[in-house]
Amino acid sequence: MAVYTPVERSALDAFLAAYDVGTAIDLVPIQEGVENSNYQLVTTFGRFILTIYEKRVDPSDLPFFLGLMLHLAEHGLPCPLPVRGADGTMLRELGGKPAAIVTFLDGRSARRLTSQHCRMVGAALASMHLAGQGFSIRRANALALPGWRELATRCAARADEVAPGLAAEIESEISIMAESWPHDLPAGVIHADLFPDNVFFAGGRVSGLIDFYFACDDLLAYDLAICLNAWCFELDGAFNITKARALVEGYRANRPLNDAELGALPILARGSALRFMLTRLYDWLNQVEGALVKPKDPLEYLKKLRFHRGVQGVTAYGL
Ligand SMILES: Nc1ncnc2c1ncn2[C@@H]1O[C@H](COP(=O)(O)OP(=O)(O)O)[C@@H](O)[C@H]1O
Ligand SMILES: N[C@@H](CCOP(=O)(O)O)C(=O)O
Repeated sequence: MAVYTPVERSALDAFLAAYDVGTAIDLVPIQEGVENSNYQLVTTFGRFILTIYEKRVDPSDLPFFLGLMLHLAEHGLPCPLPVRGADGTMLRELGGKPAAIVTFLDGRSARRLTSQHCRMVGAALASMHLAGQGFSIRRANALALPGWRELATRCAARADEVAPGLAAEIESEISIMAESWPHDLPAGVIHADLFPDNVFFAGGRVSGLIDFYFACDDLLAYDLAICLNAWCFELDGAFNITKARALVEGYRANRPLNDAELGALPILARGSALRFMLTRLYDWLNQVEGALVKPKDPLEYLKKLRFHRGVQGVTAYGL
């Protein structure tokens, strides 16, 4: 459960006084999530999400994240709309930390993933890439190669506690990524964390994309590679080629992929597995005492990384 910051009733009332959203009826901590403290806020006007931004969110990035959600919602993407206070501001402080209110989206994340979910999420990802085209604020990906190096350095001394030889394997992967990472593919605003918990479905359609707090400018095909990892492996670790094909076909139905993007998928997927393995490893080794959050398993992503290391080309993804 991701709630790092408790909220007193008096502090909540003072916070809400700056908005035109009615008065609080209930504030329910949300069980899912890892990064920020999230509450379902019920007011006399309806349901909202209250987010208090925690450790890995740089406050200077918040205008990008909130502005992006606003831009995407205005361009027809089903995503949370930040609520402005009476003074027009979307961002203020609660409990000494940055906080915002966004609209509540209906739907649920998929419990048992099917190829049809993968096809829909591929299409939604491509729509997000197209909708993001005119967004004017820029944000470099903090979790690209230099960020991976920093995490690797911070984990190096204890990585082998999690798997024997892991520190050396990470070093080797980072060197290979530095040599082989593509730089000339189409780029734009990417979600960068479009995992199944961040996609809601209702009535057989995608009803919402949430959690834009890793969004940044990067290669569009890298976002698809992140989804290949997040959506197309089974719980036992097996790669599901039918889901991968559906994901990529869904994407291509809305935005074509050029040959260079297709050819780069194995290295992009391998880099994406390394990125999530590193953040999970760091969190595993640096658990926050008292936080209601269950760290995610870094070894799941080590296995995915090794899978992509072994593939011979894009045919391994059913293409
Ligand atoms: N706009 C929203 N509408 C409905 N539920 C939401 C919304 N935003 C977040 N949630 C709920 O909160 C959970 C955690 O949100 P998320 O943004 O993924 O948190 P974190 O950034 O901490 O990972 C989601 O899984 C979902 O259940
Ligand atoms: N998706 C990441 C962790 C970030 O969690 P989220 O709740 O913000 O989606 C992972 O699985 O490592």
